[in-house]
Amino acid sequence: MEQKVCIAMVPCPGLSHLIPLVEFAKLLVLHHKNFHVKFLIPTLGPPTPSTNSILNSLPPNIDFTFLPPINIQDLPPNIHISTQMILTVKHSLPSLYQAINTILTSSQSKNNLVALVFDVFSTDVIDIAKKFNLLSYVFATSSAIALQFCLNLPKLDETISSEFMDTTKTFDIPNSKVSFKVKDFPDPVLFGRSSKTYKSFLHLFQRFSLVDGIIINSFKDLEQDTIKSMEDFLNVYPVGPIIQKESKSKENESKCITWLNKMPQKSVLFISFGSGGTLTNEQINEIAFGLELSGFNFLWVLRVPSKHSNSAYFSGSSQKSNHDSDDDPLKYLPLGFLERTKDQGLVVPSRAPQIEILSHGSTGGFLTHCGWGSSLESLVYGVPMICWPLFAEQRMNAATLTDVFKVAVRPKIDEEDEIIKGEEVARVIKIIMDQNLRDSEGLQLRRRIEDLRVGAAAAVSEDGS
Ligand SMILES: O=c1ccn([C@@H]2O[C@H](COP(=O)(O)OP(=O)(O)O[C@H]3O[C@H](CO)[C@@H](O)[C@H](O)[C@H]3O)[C@@H](O)[C@H]2O)c(=O)[nH]1
Repeated sequence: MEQKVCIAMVPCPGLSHLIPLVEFAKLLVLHHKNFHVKFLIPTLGPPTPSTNSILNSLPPNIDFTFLPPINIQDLPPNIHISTQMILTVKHSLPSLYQAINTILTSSQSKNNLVALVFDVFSTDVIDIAKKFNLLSYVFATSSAIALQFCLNLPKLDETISSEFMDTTKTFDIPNSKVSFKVKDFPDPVLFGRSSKTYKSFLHLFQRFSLVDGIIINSFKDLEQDTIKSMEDFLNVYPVGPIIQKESKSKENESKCITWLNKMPQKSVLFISFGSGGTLTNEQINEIAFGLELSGFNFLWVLRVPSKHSNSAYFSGSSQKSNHDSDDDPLKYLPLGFLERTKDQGLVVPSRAPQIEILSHGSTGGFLTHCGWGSSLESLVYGVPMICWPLFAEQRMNAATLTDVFKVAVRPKIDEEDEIIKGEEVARVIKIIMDQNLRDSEGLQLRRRIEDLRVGAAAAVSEDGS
């Protein structure tokens, strides 16, 4: 039997990191019949049902092994979620070493292991690749611009003497026509520079020069200048946009689609905050007020409110996330809202089939937390966005979507109350959704995203990049 070329993939914990890597693996084995992909998965506990459902429907040339779960007691308490991901991979390195050694030394192996592909949060895997003389590739699940910022971080760290938060400067991303305000930097960078969170994040990007290549879930039409500038010193493969073909979550599917089928073309604003984003009760009320004020149709995925507008930042903050709770999120809406908007909108709890909604003809706008997965999905289906970043690198994505790609608007936060007011919500909804305004900002956004939709389709076509 002919030996297959084997690639081992090492994701970091988190569905949004696993899904793009799995979709990439599927494309590799589809286009290269002699390839085999083996997932070696660091874990911090038993896999979730969603993880199992993804892994149990893999095609024949992909298999997976869970590495022995690391002991949560071995991690410091209340660490930032990024540090938790980094440490989970770090503590799994001995079992990863074992697993790779077994593959390489097994006389029965039908596969010839040649390369390791791993997540940005797993760059310590480089050491294992070097030990076994394997090729090493990082798979970046966010934008080229966010990656360029991170690659520049070690240099920035050497040149800045104060805390980032103490400076009011903006920072240019080399060759990207974009400057970021410090407050838009990824979360770990905003922690004190002597903090473990910052140091472990910085460490990831000090090692990139050692890898054989960087695979980015982006495409040239979208981030031409940034990708080009990276190519000067790294092997860069922009393989995107890689998105799921259909939503993994089937919750509320028929309800949403049946409702959308009855609505006019491009008339519905879809509102969703990714796999874990939550808002305060006060912010939910302001959005509800803004929706009523705007009069536009909406489909809103609502979660039980949290104390702060974000998801669990810290590993110890809640074992059971808000969207898994038995509490009914709809009861947190303003009194009478559902009755008053029964012809205007649909509110569904916790999760919805995002791919099916974004690809539906009735959807005309997306109010999103700007996770890179959601941003790419919106680009692929040509849906202009309202940016509502919450955590991680989402503020940076929001700045990129508005200032560089010019496919989104970002509502202003009321400085006094530190909240986005209902009137402001209604203002940005009108920009995105009002198809009748000629020469408007919304028209420009819709034209621009249509161009990028075509570029995205070309990138993943037979002759694409
Ligand atoms: O009700 C829902 C909510 C989400 N999704 C899907 O879940 C994914 C969400 O991914 P993403 O938009 O990337 O958001 P997060 O899950 O929040 O992603 C994390 O990982 C991303 C990739 O690294 C980062 O860009 C984000 O900031 C980080 O929060 C998308 O495919 C959605 O289609 C659904 O199908 N239904």
